[in-house]
Amino acid sequence: MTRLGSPLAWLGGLLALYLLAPIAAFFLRLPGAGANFGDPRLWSALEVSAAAATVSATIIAVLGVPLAYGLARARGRLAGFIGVAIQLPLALPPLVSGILLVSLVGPYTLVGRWFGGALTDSFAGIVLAQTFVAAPFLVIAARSAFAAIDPALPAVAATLGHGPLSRFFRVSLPIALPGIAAGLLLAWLRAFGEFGATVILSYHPYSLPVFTYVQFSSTGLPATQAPVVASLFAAFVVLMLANLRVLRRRHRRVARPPATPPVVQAAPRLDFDLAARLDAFGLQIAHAAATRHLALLGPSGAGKSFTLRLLAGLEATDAGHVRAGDEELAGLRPEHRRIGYLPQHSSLLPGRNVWQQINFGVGADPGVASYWLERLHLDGLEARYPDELSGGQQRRVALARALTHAPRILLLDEPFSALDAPVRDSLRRELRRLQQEVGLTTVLVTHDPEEAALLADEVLVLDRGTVLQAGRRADVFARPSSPQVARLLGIRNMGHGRMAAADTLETAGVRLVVHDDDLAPGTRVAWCLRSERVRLDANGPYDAAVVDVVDLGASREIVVRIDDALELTLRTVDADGLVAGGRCRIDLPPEAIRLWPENGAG
Ligand SMILES: Nc1ncnc2c1ncn2[C@@H]1O[C@H](COP(=O)(O)OP(=O)(O)OP(=O)(O)O)[C@@H](O)[C@H]1O
Repeated sequence: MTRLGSPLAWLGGLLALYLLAPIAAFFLRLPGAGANFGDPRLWSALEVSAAAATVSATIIAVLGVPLAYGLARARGRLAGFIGVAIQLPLALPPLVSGILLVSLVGPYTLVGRWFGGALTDSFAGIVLAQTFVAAPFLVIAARSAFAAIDPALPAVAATLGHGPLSRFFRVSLPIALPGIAAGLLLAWLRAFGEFGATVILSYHPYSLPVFTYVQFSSTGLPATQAPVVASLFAAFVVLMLANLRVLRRRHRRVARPPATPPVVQAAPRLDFDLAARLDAFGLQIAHAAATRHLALLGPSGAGKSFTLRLLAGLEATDAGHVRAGDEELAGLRPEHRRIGYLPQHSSLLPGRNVWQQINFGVGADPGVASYWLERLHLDGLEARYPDELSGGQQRRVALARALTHAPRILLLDEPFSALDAPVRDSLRRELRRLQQEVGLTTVLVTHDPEEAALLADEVLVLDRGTVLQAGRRADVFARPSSPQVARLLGIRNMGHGRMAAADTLETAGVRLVVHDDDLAPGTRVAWCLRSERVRLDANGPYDAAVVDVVDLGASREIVVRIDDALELTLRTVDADGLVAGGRCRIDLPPEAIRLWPENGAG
């Protein structure tokens, strides 16, 4: 709220005053002006204006909402041109609009003659003029409302079995409705007050603005008092009606049926080969999964989310296949793939309570919905709306909704990001249990190697739209194929050095015993060592200074330095008595040190 003393309040107040002052001045002079409300032409003009504005607004809504929806989703030059062109009537003087219309529907034009001249000097003419001038108000407001809809919402609806029309009526339209209603109100008011185009196209029958002008030009200002009062009154009533809040949110008790456990189905293995483009970004990924739980790891912008959308059929591929077991999915629309999708952010539909969300999928079985509601600890929250749920509860609802649709494959795009650690942990474990109990293939996008370790048997490491390494999780984590993959897997201990002997690595001036990889002495190498593999061992071969001890709750992260030169991080549950500044002995299993020869020997 702007404070009264602030300059902003004064600036805003000045404009409000300017807008209201003429109305106040008019009403102050009204009592002595002798307004004549008895003229039957006045009431007929009011009726014509209100009826024509209502017909125009109806036409504008029926045609303008689909146009706005199309423009909000369309890309390309033609859509851009149409989007600009339909705003022209706003920029033109209404008289010019009238002249343009006459050249299309005037009595001597082809269209005009076809209608026997009935499109001018008629009620139809008033409607045509009003529609032309007022339509942009609705189209612009509705287009902004449609464009503001999170694209993940219709995408999720598609994976829940809703086709394009159903997505429009059940997802996009309800969300855009407040914007559309505001645009429609503006369009009605603009149509009701329309004069310039109307006076050219339809002088008769009198609409209220034309009648006001006729009174003014024939008799002078006093004769306009009654039509002005009628205009103000009608506009005021419509504005008041539009501001009534009729749709109150209701928390009705939800009567749900007893829970029916879902039928456990066979989880298919995924086999895909995807080639696709997203503007400048190209993706080429193929993988035949050996297990049913995949994780996609990779840096930001690697193409992980894009891959999920391609698997779900939400983006078009240039070529390739997506097989779930023996079934080819590539030609199927997302609503027919039976692939559940949980996008990165909350994807709950505004205006629907938890029970409606869970039952949103096409053909949802309320008994199964009840099962998932209970199973995911959402009992008691059935009547709540999305903004009345915590982040963790929202994810559970989205998961319950996807599972109620009985998908064979579930795609999860960083499902637990932005949740605090305990909630994230409990959801991860819940999902792990589900993976084991329900026949479900999962593909998880994550930045978190720990999450991948918990929820995937197989890992694909991606970068720039290609696979850097793929394989069983344990193999990929134990033997990253390159330093880049090691970094993406979150391996902390990395460095460069050279082979002092076939089984000795010299790095940062320290000699480490390594597995003999047949690398010639003198070969330059990059190396890595997972912190879990560095062990505290009283009899270990390396003496180290303790640099830092970080208590992570369940475990500790300890930073040590060998020979005052080589810093390593280790993770352990067993570090009692270790403090920064102390000393310890450590063991570095030679086979855990991964080596990659680098170009050039020295
Ligand atoms: N609508 C779009 N139009 C054009 N390019 C896009 C669009 N959406 C994403 N991209 C580009 O496609 C590439 C892959 O994006 P994607 O969202 O799949 O990355 P990601 O690996 O999931 O990243 P993050 O981990 O940050 O979510 C990125 O380079 C991104 O800039």
